[in-house]
Amino acid sequence: MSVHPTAEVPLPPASGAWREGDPPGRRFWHFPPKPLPLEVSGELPGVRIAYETWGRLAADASNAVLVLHALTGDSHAAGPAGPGHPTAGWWDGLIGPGRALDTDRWFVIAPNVLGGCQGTTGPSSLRPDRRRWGGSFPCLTQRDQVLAEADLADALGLRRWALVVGGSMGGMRALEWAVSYPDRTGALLLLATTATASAEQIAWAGIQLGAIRSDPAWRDGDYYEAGAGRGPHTGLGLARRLAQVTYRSEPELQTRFGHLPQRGEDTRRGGRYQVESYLDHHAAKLVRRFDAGSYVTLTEAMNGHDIGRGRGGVAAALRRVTARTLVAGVDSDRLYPLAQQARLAAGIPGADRLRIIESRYGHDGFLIETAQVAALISELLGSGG
Ligand SMILES: CC(=O)SCCNC(=O)CCNC(=O)[C@H](O)C(C)(C)COP(=O)(O)OP(=O)(O)OC[C@H]1O[C@@H](n2cnc3c(N)ncnc32)[C@H](O)[C@@H]1OP(=O)(O)O
Ligand SMILES: N[C@@H](CCO)C(=O)O
Repeated sequence: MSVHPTAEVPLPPASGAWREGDPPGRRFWHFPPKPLPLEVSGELPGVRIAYETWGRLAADASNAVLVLHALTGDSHAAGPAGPGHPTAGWWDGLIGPGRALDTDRWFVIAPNVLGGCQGTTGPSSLRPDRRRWGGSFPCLTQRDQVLAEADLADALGLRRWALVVGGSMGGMRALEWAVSYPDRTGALLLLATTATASAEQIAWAGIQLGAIRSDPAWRDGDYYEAGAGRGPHTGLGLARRLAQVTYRSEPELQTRFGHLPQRGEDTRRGGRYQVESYLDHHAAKLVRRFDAGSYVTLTEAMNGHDIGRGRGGVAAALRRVTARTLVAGVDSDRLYPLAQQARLAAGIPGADRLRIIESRYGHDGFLIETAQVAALISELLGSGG
């Protein structure tokens, strides 16, 4: 089953900006009846943004922190599993009373990205004619996604963030915030991210896009009408397998799995090695919870990421940042190597020296090494937040 939760979860009790069709466990903001202008693809009507919040907003709205998720993350950054959330929050260790983002002090908000599939408008959402967008969903850029987040912030009365933080794709948007809206970004934490998508990142992503598009069930993105269980699951699963290798480090895979066969399987008779079984598991999990159309839309947006586009180049764009900034990379990250974060730290005025997250887990280290990320958050917020 290709999951596009906006259509398939039970309806919640009405609250806030909820409308018919909104999934449970989140809050929603619907754009007023004005289109969202897009950087290269015209405009998008009828946008809905799903978001979650923790903590209380101060009377002067000075304690707001924006947390931006990575490719397959969502608005459920913290909190337990529950309706609409099969798992606990992806940064649960960082957000809550007494944690680095102490919700007794900070008001934390995490929106689901524009183009995603966990409540915010994306390819699996309905167009004004009540058909799913599918392959007609417009090409998005990080700037479109940040513009939608800025509209959400405006609607909630959040003029200035005490901190904007994100890793990987979330870091791309955090950087866009600091460059597009320097006056609204008080502090900035960039994790395992880059100023522009590199040739190798585009190459790995391009192979993933090819895997999805070569699945006959892709149907140029118009597979939703085929019914539940009829999406390009093979292609999406292949894409996740490949991506998962790039998200981890070679030493970790070797130490964990080595040359061992999966328990109970014989590799000389069609059985799998442990690492193959591990990748199969991650593929199956993603196919259950993520929409292929969103995967394509978000991956293309990441491939197009270039903070310097139309701004006189990367160096000129980075000079616009006025936020107190920390940039950190993961020492074993082969997908977003440290040189990319070193470039950011060198180019952003006032950014402190590049920080290194020590981890055996590769790119996923920014999700796993929460104690080290907590120290960076505390350092930033303690220095003027
Ligand atoms: C629906 C949701 O809301 S999910 C949360 C939103 N998604 C995100 O935030 C995306 C970001 N998260 C991620 O990418 C990942 O979940 C991470 C990085 C946090 C996971 O990191 P880790 O904790 O290191 O997990 P790891 O990669 O080791 O995988 C563990 C899984 O592999 C399974 N596994 C390990 N070895 C094998 C094997 N040989 N064969 C099959 N499965 C295996 C484990 O049983 C475990 O399964 P489970 O996740 O279903 O419990
Ligand atoms: N594991 C992360 C990595 C992307 O940066 C995700 O799935 O979102």
